[in-house]
Amino acid sequence: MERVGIIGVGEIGRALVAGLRQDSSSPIFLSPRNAATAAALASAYPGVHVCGSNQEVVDNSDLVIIAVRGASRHEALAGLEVSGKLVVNVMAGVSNADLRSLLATDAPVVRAIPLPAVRERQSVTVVHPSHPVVNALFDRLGGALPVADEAAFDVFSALSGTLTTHYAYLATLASWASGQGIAPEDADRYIRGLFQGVGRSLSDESRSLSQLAADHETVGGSNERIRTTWFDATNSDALRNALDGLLAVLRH
Ligand SMILES: NC(=O)C1=CN([C@@H]2O[C@H](COP(=O)(O)OP(=O)(O)OC[C@H]3O[C@@H](n4cnc5c(N)ncnc54)[C@H](OP(=O)(O)O)[C@@H]3O)[C@@H](O)[C@H]2O)C=CC1
Repeated sequence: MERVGIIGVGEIGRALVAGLRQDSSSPIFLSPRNAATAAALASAYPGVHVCGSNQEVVDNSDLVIIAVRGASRHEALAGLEVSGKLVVNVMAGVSNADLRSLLATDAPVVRAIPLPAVRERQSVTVVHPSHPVVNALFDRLGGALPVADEAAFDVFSALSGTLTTHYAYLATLASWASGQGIAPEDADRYIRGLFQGVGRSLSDESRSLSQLAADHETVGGSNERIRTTWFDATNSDALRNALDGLLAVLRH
């Protein structure tokens, strides 16, 4: 097992620690910023250490995950010496070439999109380029999905940007029900149960997404009515346009 360093202990850094700790005791080294969070991780998980600097994270690790926000990358990374290390770049919108140039290195750099569900080791992580060590790391967290180039990577990155819209959609359903006089806690409970069932049905990979939709729908029934009156061609095109716009930003 390789020694893993993580620079940036925010949402994704914390999720990675939690997921990786479940099946390995090899050491994990954390950056010192957000001292309280880093210290809490070190006390919650054996073998997790808080370093004195970002360079110390690199020096102690074989594989270094860069999990700061893209806007913080210059402050967090400028001047770091990473030769001989394997670098994993999880920053949205930051290409491997950009990161290699910032680090002034020709060390191997692999982009990845770990999602918060790596915490439960149930998330497929898109990576580019394919690298056996990085693939093995994300296989432990639910599966690695290597893609051929950064153009394809950006398409997956755009898809990952739809996640909070899904929660907002569910919140809108709950809010509508409350507006109809339903107790908010009842609406909340019902919607969570309804869509947890949807989540479970997604694990049935023998049926396509279109087939799952068809199988849950009665001809002339309520689901067909909402799908065709709300998620009609106009709404579907608006979503495609929003994704096109996001993709253009990600590729800029
Ligand atoms: N959240 C998600 O679902 C996903 C996020 N990503 C990407 O992962 C990266 C991290 O995202 P997320 O965890 O949500 O972001 P967070 O803001 O939660 O975490 C980023 C962390 O980096 C810290 N940080 C900032 N500057 C430095 C520095 N100089 N040295 C060390 N640490 C520093 C921040 O500290 P402070 O708060 O003090 O600034 C913060 O703790 C982003 O680039 C994002 O694009 C990718 C896929 C999914």
